[in-house]
Amino acid sequence: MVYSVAVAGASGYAGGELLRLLAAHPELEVATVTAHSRAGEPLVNVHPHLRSLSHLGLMETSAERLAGHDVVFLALPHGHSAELAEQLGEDTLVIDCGADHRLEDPQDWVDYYGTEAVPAWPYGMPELETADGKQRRSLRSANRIAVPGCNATAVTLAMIPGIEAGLVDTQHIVATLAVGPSGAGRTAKTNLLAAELMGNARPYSVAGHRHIPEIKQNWRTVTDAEIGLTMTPVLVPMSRGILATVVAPLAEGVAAERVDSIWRGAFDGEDFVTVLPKGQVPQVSDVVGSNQALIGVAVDERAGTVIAMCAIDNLGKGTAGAAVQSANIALGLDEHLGLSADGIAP
Ligand SMILES: NC(=O)C1=CN([C@@H]2O[C@H](COP(=O)(O)OP(=O)(O)OC[C@H]3O[C@@H](n4cnc5c(N)ncnc54)[C@H](OP(=O)(O)O)[C@@H]3O)[C@@H](O)[C@H]2O)C=CC1
Ligand SMILES: CC(=O)N[C@@H](CCC(=O)OP(=O)(O)O)C(=O)O
Repeated sequence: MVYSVAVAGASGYAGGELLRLLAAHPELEVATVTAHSRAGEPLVNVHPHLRSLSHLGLMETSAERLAGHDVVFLALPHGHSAELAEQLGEDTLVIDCGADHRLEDPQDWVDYYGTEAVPAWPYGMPELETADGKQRRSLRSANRIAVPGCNATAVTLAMIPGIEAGLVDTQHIVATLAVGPSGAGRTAKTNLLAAELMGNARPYSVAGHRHIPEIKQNWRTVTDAEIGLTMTPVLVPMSRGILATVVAPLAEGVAAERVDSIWRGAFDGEDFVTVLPKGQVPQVSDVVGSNQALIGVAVDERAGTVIAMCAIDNLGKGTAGAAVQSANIALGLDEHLGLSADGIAP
């Protein structure tokens, strides 16, 4: 069976990467693409790299346009998905790449986003360990899915094995991320001008990035301990990619030797989350173009810390890849369809 698909926000970066993946998907066929300021233009005017979809034209985004498809991917700015999704039938699978439906505690939304919260949807991170086993179970029957934030994906996956196994002190976790500007979207502002970004490294959202409550929510699925997370993303001149370095104190009485085997066991059997052999470090260039989260872990015995690193492509496993993987699971398809664990190099 071939499922018909609509992509809203198709002129953006996340929408473009979704379309690139969907164009090669054997069971999902893109029928409708919608946009806002670019509505009315041929899709290839906006995404010249998507030649195989040159028959498609961008239409204005509305519930009427999106209705009637088996699957609707929303790649819109925050605050736009709830109203559209409400008007789409229960028999339509809606996958939201935005943040609106990720947070379970409405107060977290109010505190970090400053607007009224809407209900949470099942969270599209299949490999996330939860109290009831891996998160993919709750995606199997879902008709609404919230795709994780890209920074949240890298930080969550990097440290969750140690938190689950009680190997680290969860009260003092520090995450520093090198991130590419495509994470901010195509409509990104003058502060991302090439002249200001090239040869630069600029921290942003210091002391309060909005992915902090999302990451804590993910980690709370495996621990009741109090969690303290300091997170600092740093914009660097690479178009795609995130390298998260997450540091936590080794818990008292824990032998450093346990770290490697616990991390490896946490993602055993997962094809899109890989823990590297001891001594190796993940690099962004190894994951660009892929749906892979590459993790490395080390112990600094002098400092008494665990250093967990995770590299992802923000538009791959960080958005569009996770969206397609989640859709595959919800539709009962092979989870790998349309996705690659391999990147492009050099
Ligand atoms: N970029 C990334 O790495 C990640 C993005 N996300 C999320 O994915 C979503 C899309 O992000 P991204 O692609 O980066 O953003 P872009 O700015 O690149 O694209 C935004 C898209 O939304 C459309 N749009 C803008 N305003 C409106 C409106 N008022 N009504 C309807 N459509 C509108 C734009 O249309 P037009 O261009 O025609 O005006 C465009 O298609 C966001 O929620 C983002 O948080 C999540 C994880 C990672
Ligand atoms: C470079 C940059 O600005 N990146 C974005 C991450 C985008 C993302 O994950 O999107 P959501 O808004 O859907 O959570 C940021 O850190 O806010």
